[in-house]
Amino acid sequence: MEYTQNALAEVIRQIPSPDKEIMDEIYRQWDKKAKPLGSLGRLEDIVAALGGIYGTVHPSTGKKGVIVMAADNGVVAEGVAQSDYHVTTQVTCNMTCQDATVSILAHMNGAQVFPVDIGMYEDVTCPGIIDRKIRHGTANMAKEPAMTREETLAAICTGIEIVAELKEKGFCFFATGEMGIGNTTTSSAVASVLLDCPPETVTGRGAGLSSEGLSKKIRTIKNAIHDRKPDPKDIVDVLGKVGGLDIAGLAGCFIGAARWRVPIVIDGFISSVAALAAVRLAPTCRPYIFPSHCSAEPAGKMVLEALGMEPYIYAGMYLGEGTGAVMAFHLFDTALEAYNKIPEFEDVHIEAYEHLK
Ligand SMILES: O=C(O)c1ccc[n+]([C@@H]2O[C@H](COP(=O)([O-])O)[C@@H](O)[C@H]2O)c1
Ligand SMILES: Cc1cc2nc[nH]c2cc1C
Repeated sequence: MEYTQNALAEVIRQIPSPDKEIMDEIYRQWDKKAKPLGSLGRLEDIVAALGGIYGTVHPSTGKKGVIVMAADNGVVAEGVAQSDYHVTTQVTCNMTCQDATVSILAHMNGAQVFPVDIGMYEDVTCPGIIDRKIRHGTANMAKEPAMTREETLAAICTGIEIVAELKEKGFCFFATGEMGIGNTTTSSAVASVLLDCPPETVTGRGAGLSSEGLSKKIRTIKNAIHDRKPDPKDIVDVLGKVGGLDIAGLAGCFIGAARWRVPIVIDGFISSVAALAAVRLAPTCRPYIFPSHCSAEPAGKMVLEALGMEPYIYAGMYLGEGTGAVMAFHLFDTALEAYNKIPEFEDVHIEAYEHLK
């Protein structure tokens, strides 16, 4: 696709609605099952939503992929993170040899990890990293816009394309992840603008920042928003001025998943900010997006609330990479197993059930 505003608008225009009739039918099927009405709670909603997306009353999750957008952030020069781009490179490379945490958790949950270099500072030759580098890290948003509008659109469109390419290869259920030192600074800046909340409310310690570092991080975000003046009504402007290539790429993944009719799961804080940006850009992508856990970053819950989503898991995690999202894969499979295997009241012959029929 062309990496333009018009091409993006065309993809958004083509997002289909989930099939409402199939969703209603799935709820009717649940109500026939040998269990108290509604007693599987949100697992029942998961199956109905998946059925509506796939267009079948017998949904299954199929091949699962974790898309990890890896990128560096120029703002790290301001001392807002505990480490630097070397860690982005190392952890992303570890994803190709099953050493990264997300690789371990993805393996146990039956998913394959796809690390995408959308803007790492270093060039890597690790086989297994998808090279879609737009630039070698962003500019320092404290001094200038993190990226141009063209670069931002290229990152969003790259996310859309990655989903399309993986769907071609048979992947039909996605988790989102990211790797990029400094990306809790950019995510907090974007959250501050999109939620219209002061930086001190939405900024945390990221990957283990000191108290002194946290004050500097809040000051840096405040100044960047003041100086760059991102327009909250223009999401591409916000992502470009105070966001990052990873956040923009993930926003594209959420839009792409909706366009190509596949479910996609949010991970932690950075991923949820990308989902919020995607939904503000394209409200029709919302039904294709599922929450997983609630990041321990202070704005983790706020961003999910703005999306109207309640996380399934509260585990105090703040690792990123897609780790919380792949954990939720198990929950989706559990919901489908229950739906497919619980017999209907008509088929069970237990006297104790008779009065419930
Ligand atoms: O996803 C989260 O909720 C999350 C919260 C804090 C940190 N992280 C991870 O830590 C890195 C960003 O932290 P920082 O302090 O460098 O901005 C990045 O690689 C993220 O994957 C992730
Ligand atoms: C080791 C390490 C692993 C990570 N994974 C995601 N962000 C990270 C940050 C660090 C520092």
